[in-house]
Amino acid sequence: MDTSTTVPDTVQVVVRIRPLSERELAKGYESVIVQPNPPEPRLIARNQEEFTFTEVFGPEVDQLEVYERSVRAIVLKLLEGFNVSILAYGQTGSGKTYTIGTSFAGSRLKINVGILPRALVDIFTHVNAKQRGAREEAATGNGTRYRVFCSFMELYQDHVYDLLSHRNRYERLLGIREDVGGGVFVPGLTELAVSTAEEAFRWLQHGAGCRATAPTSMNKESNRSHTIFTVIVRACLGTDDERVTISKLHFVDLAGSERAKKSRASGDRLRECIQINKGLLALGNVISALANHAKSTRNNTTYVSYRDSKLTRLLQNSLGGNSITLMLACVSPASYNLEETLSTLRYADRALAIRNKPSKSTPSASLDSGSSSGSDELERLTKTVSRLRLENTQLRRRISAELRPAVGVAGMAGGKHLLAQNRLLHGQLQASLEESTRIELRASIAENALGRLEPLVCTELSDSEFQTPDESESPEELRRKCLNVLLRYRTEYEALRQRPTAQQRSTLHKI
Ligand SMILES: Nc1ncnc2c1ncn2[C@@H]1O[C@H](COP(=O)(O)OP(=O)(O)OP(=O)(O)O)[C@@H](O)[C@H]1O
Repeated sequence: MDTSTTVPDTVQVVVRIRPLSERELAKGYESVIVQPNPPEPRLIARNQEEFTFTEVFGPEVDQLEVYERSVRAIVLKLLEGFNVSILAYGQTGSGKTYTIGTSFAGSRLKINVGILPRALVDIFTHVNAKQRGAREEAATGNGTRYRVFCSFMELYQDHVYDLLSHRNRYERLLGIREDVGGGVFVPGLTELAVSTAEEAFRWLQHGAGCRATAPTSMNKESNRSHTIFTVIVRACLGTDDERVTISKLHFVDLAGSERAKKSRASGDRLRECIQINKGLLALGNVISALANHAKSTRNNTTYVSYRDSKLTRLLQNSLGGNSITLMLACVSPASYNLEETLSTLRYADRALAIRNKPSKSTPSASLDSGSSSGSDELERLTKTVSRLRLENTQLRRRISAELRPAVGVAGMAGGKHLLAQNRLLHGQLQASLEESTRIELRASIAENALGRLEPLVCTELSDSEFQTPDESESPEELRRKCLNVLLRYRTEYEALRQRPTAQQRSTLHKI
């Protein structure tokens, strides 16, 4: 692919087939992908499905060849003012990180280094050459000066982390915001000025070391997140850097798709696997929608759901935007991975149809800050900050005005209520104590009265007229006498009942 003069307006799709690993060879797995006529970019999977891409690299193709044939030319478009995105997609263990070059198992810019470190070397070689030329032209005021920055972020479990921040993991968490042009940006993301490829490479290594990786049954050093390493070039024109052009090169290492059942993931690995697949599914939907849109004869008929996941929001400009985009689809040739390989190839085949509108960044008035915004953006941000400050102050006031008294009243009301209940219960307890004591006293008085009455009754009966009943007495006369005796007993009983003993009186007084 020669893009040194042309600018591709569709997504470039390169398929890389990794070699069978030693373990796979030992187990006797065979390769199920055939390239009928290399270097023709055609391949046949499972002897039946045929695909044609921008390039197809077989297992024997090394890192340098991949870089030189497919990557270098579009990387250099960065220095012409284009935004460039390179995405590595594929099943877990298919070679994405190896190809991008963010796995540093003992190697530093050595023979097997991936495309990212090679791109850094190329960018600085060209920047330095242009700077030399600029110094010579400076006398005439026509020179362009370049400043290079890098940033590195990770999307893990749908959260964006700054991999170049010096803060702790929790404080590295960042949000995504929409910018004035409808694109997205990550406010607060660290952008470090770098002046050599080695310096940028050291930051790349540093950030890669902070990434979420874990061994899985498919890959002993599997990336559990999507990462985006960005090289930002600020080209300053004119004697006083009055005009600035900013262009960005994104290297996106997508986490590998995997089948939870096949990888036997559980716990954290399963949660990661679900999030990874969710993001990739949303990306697949965006790719399909964009591909359908490109094939459709009627314009603006397809809705592209970028907002379905943070991954698609972050890649919004790379897919269907103004960027030059290269998709590196990495596949395993082993027979036991055939389903996943076919799925990657179909995904990549759809991506081939996506049309972008690459355009050079327009120069804007210079700002001293290293950020990518112009004066409008600065004004907008200043206004946003003051609005947020005002909102913050108002919210604080409202909280102290509404919540604090409410908490106080609620606390006081609760206390009073408990106190009243306590008093009520105490009163009820006292009343029932008094009542039970009164009942006991009455019972004891009654018993006492009975004890005193008994001898009285006996005496009465012994010397009363009942002793010698008159035979001639009428029943009416007898009844009258009995009633008289009963009346005297009752009177006596009542008198005794109303007169507690001294001890009983003192008890009643105490309660
Ligand atoms: N083209 C290649 N040549 C030699 N070795 C390779 C190649 N591609 C991949 N490998 C090896 O295969 C293994 C898995 O590769 P890698 O870690 O890049 O996979 P990955 O797709 O990034 O996986 P994950 O999504 O799980 O992070 C590594 O040991 C890597 O060195």
